[in-house]
Amino acid sequence: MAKPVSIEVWNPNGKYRVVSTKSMPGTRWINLLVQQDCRVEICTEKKTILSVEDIIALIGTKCDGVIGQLTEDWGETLFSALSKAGGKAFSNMAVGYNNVDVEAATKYGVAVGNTPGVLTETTAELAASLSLAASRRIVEADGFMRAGLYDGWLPHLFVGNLLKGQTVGVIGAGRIGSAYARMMIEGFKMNLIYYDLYQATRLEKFVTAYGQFLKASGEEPVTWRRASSMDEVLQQADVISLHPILDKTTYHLINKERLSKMKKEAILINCSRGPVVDEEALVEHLKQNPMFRVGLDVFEDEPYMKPGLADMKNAIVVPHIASASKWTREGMATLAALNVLGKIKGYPTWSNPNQVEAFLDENSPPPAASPSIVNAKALGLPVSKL
Ligand SMILES: NC(=O)c1ccc[n+]([C@@H]2O[C@H](COP(=O)([O-])OP(=O)(O)OC[C@H]3O[C@@H](n4cnc5c(N)ncnc54)[C@H](O)[C@@H]3O)[C@@H](O)[C@H]2O)c1
Ligand SMILES: O=C(O)[C@H](O)CO
Repeated sequence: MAKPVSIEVWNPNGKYRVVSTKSMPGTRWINLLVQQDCRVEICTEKKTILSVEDIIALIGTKCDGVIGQLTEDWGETLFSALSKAGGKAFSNMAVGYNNVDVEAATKYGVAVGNTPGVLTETTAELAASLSLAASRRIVEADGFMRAGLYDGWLPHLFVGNLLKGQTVGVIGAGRIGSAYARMMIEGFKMNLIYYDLYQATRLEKFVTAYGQFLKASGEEPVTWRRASSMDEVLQQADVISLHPILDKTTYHLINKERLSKMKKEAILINCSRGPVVDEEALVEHLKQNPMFRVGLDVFEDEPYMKPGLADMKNAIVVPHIASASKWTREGMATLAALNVLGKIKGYPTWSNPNQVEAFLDENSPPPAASPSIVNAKALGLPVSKL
């Protein structure tokens, strides 16, 4: 028998029971559910990561839908429990859903939602921040000041790299990778080399147009190139940012061999998922190459870091905060709640999950649709005509 889990309840007499495994920012997501006759239960347990047993206890015997987190293991056991409780909807409060067994969800007829679009710019901004912090050694320099070591300006003090005119490499030029590339190109006049399974046409057009603009103003134009292999990016780029999804093809995409192909003074940024990088190999590479720098938002065994990483001065580490702006986190909560609500109410799914602005406008009611259901096709869900 699972132990009881502490909860906060909104609209106790609501017809549909929706559980959120965590408190989420803002109140719009709660209001939208309550207005549509949902009883909302929010888990208030102190521990950060809930176990499968905790979530089974939360689901109980009657549950219409769950909003969950990327730290939870949504596999066969949980989807079976949700289905037994009458549930038909689950949404991750995240765009990435590598913690979810979508096949198992589909088997039990459970729709799986995610939250694309609302976090693109925020996440790209953190990748850009880490790129700047690493190239200009901001964290090291901050530590130096606080330690009282600064005793006057010196020509060699914390000399870093100028980004202008260097090459930025993007691996996974989807929504976030493309937004990051635009920031680095427009902001710092860097040239682009990217690798993706698909052509990033819009990004290419942007760089071409910006290059023409610079040329017309008498400046050196920026350039772009789509690499035919990932190794080309690793060999040519000065700053490399990783933005693919995590799946079998991207696990340890950056390993010992690939690290050795990168420039000795390159900067590597990871705001995708920790296991995209072999973190043990990375620690070794950082030790051997003191001028190589990394900016990491994600880790292979979160919340832990591999031994030695925390001691490396050439590593900047932050705790998975890439999407942590107020607007984005409130938007993610709204999209996740609307994914679950849409399925409960029998609404169709939104036709373009990359364009979710209509759901985020606080001044008008959201469309009667689920913003983004990743297994919509497999479940045969209708598509919104709005
Ligand atoms: N650190 C954070 O807080 C944070 C925030 C948001 C997203 N993310 C991560 O970023 C990922 C990307 O998000 P997105 O919205 O840009 O997704 P997206 O689907 O728009 O982009 C992912 C891109 O990766 C490419 N890709 C897939 N497999 C590849 C491979 N083997 N090699 C090269 N490219 C490959 C895809 O073709 C696609 O263009 C998410 O899945 C999530 O894991 C992390
Ligand atoms: O996938 C995601 O959305 C992030 O990791 C959290 O924002």
